[in-house]
Amino acid sequence: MKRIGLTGGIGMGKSTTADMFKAAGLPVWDADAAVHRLYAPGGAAVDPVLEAFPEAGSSATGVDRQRLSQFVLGDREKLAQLEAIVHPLVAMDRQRFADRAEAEGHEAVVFDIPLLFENGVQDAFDMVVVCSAPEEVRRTRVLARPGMTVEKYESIVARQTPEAEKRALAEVIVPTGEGLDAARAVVDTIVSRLRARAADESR
Ligand SMILES: CC(C)(COP(=O)(O)OP(=O)(O)OC[C@H]1O[C@@H](n2cnc3c(N)ncnc32)[C@H](O)[C@@H]1O)[C@@H](O)C(=O)NCCC(=O)NCCS
Ligand SMILES: Nc1ncnc2c1ncn2[C@@H]1O[C@H](COP(=O)(O)OP(=O)(O)OP(=O)(O)O)[C@@H](O)[C@H]1O
Repeated sequence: MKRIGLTGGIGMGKSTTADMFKAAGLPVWDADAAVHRLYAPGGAAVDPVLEAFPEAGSSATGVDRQRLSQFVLGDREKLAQLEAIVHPLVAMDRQRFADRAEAEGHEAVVFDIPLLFENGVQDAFDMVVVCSAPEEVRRTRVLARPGMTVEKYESIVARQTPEAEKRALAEVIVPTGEGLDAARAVVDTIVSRLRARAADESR
C-alpha cells in the first residue's frame, strides 16, 4: 500500500484537494481532526496535556485549544513540550488508520498534514503532494475569512515553511489556483498511477 502525504500552506486548497482524493476512492486521514479527537473529553491527549498545562482545560471538557494556544504559541520551549506529548499520539492514530486501510485492501492512503514539512515527517511517505496557488490568490482567499486580519495572516505565513521550499520538496504539485478541474486532473492522474503501480507490484 502506498502512503501519500498531502500538505500545503494556509489557504492553498488542501482540504478541497483531500476531498478529491476521497472522491477518487482513497481513504484520507486528517491530522487536524486527529488532534481534535485527542483533545476531546476522553481523548488520549487530555490527561498528559493537562498535567503539563493544568490551566488548559479539564478532563470533563477536554483541552481548550484557545487557552492552550495562549501558553504555547510564540514560546518555542512550551510548544516543543506540547509536541513531545501530542505527536507520538498523533503518529499512533495515523498508524492505526494505515493498518486498517491496508487490511481493507486499499492500494493507497492519503495523510492530510498541514505541518508535514515543519514537523519533518516527509520520510514516512512514498510520495509527498503539495497544494499550491499563486500568492495573491491565496492571500485573497484567506483574508476573506471571518476574523482574519493582515497581521494574523502574515504571522501564520511567516511561521510556515516557505512556499518555494515546499514546492522544491514536493514529488507532485497540485495547482489550486486554476480552478477545480485542473486540480482534479492532477489528483486523478496520481491515483491512477499509484493503482497501476500497486497492481504491478502485486503481480
Ligand atoms: C497550539 C494549538 C492548541 C492551537 O490551536 P488552535 O485551534 O487555536 O489553532 P490552530 O490549530 O489552527 O493553530 C493556529 C496556528 O498555530 C500554528 N501551529 C499550531 N501547531 C503548531 C506547531 N506544532 N508548530 C508550529 N506552528 C503551529 C498553526 O500553523 C496555525 O497557524 C494547536 O494547534 C495544537 O495543539 N498544536 C500542537 C499539536 C500539533 O503540532 N498539531 C499539528 C498537527 S500534528
Ligand atoms: N482547485 C481549486 N480551484 C478553485 N478554488 C479552490 C481550489 N482549491 C481550493 N479552492 C478554494 O480555496 C479556498 C481554500 O481552500 P481549502 O479550504 O481547501 O484550503 P486549505 O488549504 O485546506 O486551507 P487551510 O489550511 O487554511 O484550512 C476555498 O474557498 C476553496 O473553495
